[in-house]
Amino acid sequence: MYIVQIASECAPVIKAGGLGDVVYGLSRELEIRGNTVELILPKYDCMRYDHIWGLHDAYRDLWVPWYGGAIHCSVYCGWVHGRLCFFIEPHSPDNFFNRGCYYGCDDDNMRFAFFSKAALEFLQKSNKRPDVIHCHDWQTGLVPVMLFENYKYEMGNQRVCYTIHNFKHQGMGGTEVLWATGLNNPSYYFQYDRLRDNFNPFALNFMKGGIVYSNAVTTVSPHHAWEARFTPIGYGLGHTLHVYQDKFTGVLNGIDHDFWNPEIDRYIPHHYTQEDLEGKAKNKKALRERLLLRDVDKPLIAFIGRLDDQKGVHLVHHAIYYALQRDAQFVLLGSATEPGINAHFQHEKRVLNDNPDVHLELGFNEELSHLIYAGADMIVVPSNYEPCGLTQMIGLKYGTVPIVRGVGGLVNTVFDRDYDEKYLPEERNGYVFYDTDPYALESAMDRAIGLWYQYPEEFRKLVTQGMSYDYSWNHPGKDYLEIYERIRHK
Ligand SMILES: Nc1ncnc2c1ncn2[C@@H]1O[C@H](COP(=O)(O)OP(=O)(O)O[C@H]2O[C@H](CO)[C@@H](O)[C@H](O)[C@H]2O)[C@@H](O)[C@H]1O
Repeated sequence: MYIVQIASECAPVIKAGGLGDVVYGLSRELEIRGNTVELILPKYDCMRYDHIWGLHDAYRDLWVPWYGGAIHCSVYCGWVHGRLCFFIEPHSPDNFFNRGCYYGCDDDNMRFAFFSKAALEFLQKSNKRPDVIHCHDWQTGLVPVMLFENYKYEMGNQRVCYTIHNFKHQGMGGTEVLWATGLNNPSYYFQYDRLRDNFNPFALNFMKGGIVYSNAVTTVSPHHAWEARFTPIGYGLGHTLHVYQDKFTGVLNGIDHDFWNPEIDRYIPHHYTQEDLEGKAKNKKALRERLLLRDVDKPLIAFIGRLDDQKGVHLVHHAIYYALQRDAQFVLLGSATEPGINAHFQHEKRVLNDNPDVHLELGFNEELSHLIYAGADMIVVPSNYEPCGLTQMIGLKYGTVPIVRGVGGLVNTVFDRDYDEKYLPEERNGYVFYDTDPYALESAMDRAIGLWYQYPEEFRKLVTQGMSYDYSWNHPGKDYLEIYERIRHK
């Protein structure tokens, strides 16, 4: 099968969070299974060019219609760790992708509406006719809309799978989006069964467009698929998902075992396996040395993630102090885009600066994240909501016991050592709490830290049980191929 992924991220070259990991990992798995996969991405000025091999111009004069005229683009092509990627570079005073950031601009909706249009124009002009186009999140929600409304006759019978990684960000716009992209016709698109937002009658909703126009819609775990339909976590799209329930499913993400694997990880100094954990202890020492933490007989707890309301920042904050209170060490690696949250953690960093048992690293650091997964004993994921969550799955692979809140994909991947009712004790792999108050988090951390101190052999058993879980792309890769096959033959 010939599959084209259109996305705003692909790890490690463009990664703001889990979306990048998924786009890369899924593409690799699909190729291993014998399919042809190509990726179309924006050419951001700030992406990691050191991860692209053989970058060259592949298509020089792509003119993308935009408002009444057209924007001249160059398309570059190169390999990102073996995946063939096309990067679109527009030349216009808008400077869409030369802003030193991936997201966070006032005109993000126009930047990605343009990217979606350019991706389709590139497919059409370069005579690429994939069997399936796979789009991700709000940034590419307009792809199926434009494909069906404007490109169908030139392009043929492409099928679209649309994956939602985060319902909170849906992409909104007004009539300017329609005029710019050539969709025009506001009275048509401003209908509730097309793009009109379910709650703001003056807005078009990109993600809703993606749901309405795609042949299959997925989110990134089965439990989150349920939450999105039946709880406020669908951020107003529950009704739309209900209408299109026949094409909506949850497919649990995987992690790429070529990249996230303590046996071969290129960023950690000591490799280790489930059978021989000596290397993990050495990585803990290396991590302490690197972050200037003292080397004492204490458990080390980590948090890695975007510092965003979604991630339960009030509980992240509490976890730091509770770990210290319970004689554990804490390492945080996180970046905040929201100024208030950033200021808060900057302040905490200053307050805790001289404490030899805690380190807060504020920023994005891929290499350091690997060492933290490898060196920590436990990882906390106290999210308010979590469509899938990759950090707990990576933690499990690295023998780092997850302590998670029971929401979204965390429910599908972590099974409480003491209380899980579905899994046998020898199949359980972490700790789960449910409420959002500090006491709930404390109860789970307490049990984990208690086990580490009082029953080290039991803790070790829990570590190896977690490591034996296979959350690779093997199963989800198969699931996505089944979805592609189904929509191809409909
Ligand atoms: N400061 C930092 N430095 C280095 N690395 C960092 C980092 N902050 C985060 N990362 C890395 O980025 C990834 C984050 O994964 P998450 O599952 O938390 O994704 P996120 O919430 O961004 O995305 C959304 O999409 C993903 C993918 O579908 C869903 O799993 C998730 O629930 C949903 O919210 C991990 O690989 C992590 O190691």
